[in-house]
Amino acid sequence: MSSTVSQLPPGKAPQLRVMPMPSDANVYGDVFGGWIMAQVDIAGSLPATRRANGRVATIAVNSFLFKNPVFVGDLLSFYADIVKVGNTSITVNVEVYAERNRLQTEIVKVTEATLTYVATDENRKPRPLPPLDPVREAGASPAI
Ligand SMILES: CC(=O)SCCNC(=O)CCNC(=O)[C@H](O)C(C)(C)COP(=O)(O)OP(=O)(O)OC[C@H]1O[C@@H](n2cnc3c(N)ncnc32)[C@H](O)[C@@H]1OP(=O)(O)O
Repeated sequence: MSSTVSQLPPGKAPQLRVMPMPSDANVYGDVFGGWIMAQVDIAGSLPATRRANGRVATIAVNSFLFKNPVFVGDLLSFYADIVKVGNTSITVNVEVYAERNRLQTEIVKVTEATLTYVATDENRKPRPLPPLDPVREAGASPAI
């Protein structure tokens, strides 16, 4: 199945947009997977931190698929959605799209991952999640 799409996910705001630089490339000149993983972890932590209303730590990378390569100069958009909430944990799905050759509007889904974060207290121990606060959740995801 082709990973090329006609537009970025409609009606959703990316958590993060970033353009990899030559210093983010591997020895072959494409973007280093570890750099992408770091950005995915940051993007996923944003809705998790909001839901936890405070500090979180990444406990697990449940899945990670590098479906297409990322090139220096791609404009990457990271979409992150909470898919599961437990007592202390929040699981987030992150999808990454690359806008290549931006004048030609070629958009490719490059990466998909699922990560689990745990809300932690000041002693770095798990902390029960607070009740869902619709105002906080809505305020951080502006309508587009
Ligand atoms: C800010 C950063 O991201 S730093 C990046 C690196 N991450 C870290 O350094 C974190 C290191 N890990 C830790 O400090 C600890 O493991 C903690 C504080 C995150 C969790 O403490 P633990 O005692 O291991 O957690 P505990 O066993 O109580 O489980 C906590 C939650 O994680 C879930 N969990 C545990 N293992 C897994 C796993 N392999 N996959 C998914 N979820 C898991 C549990 O089900 C539980 O969720 P729930 O409360 O919603 O039911």
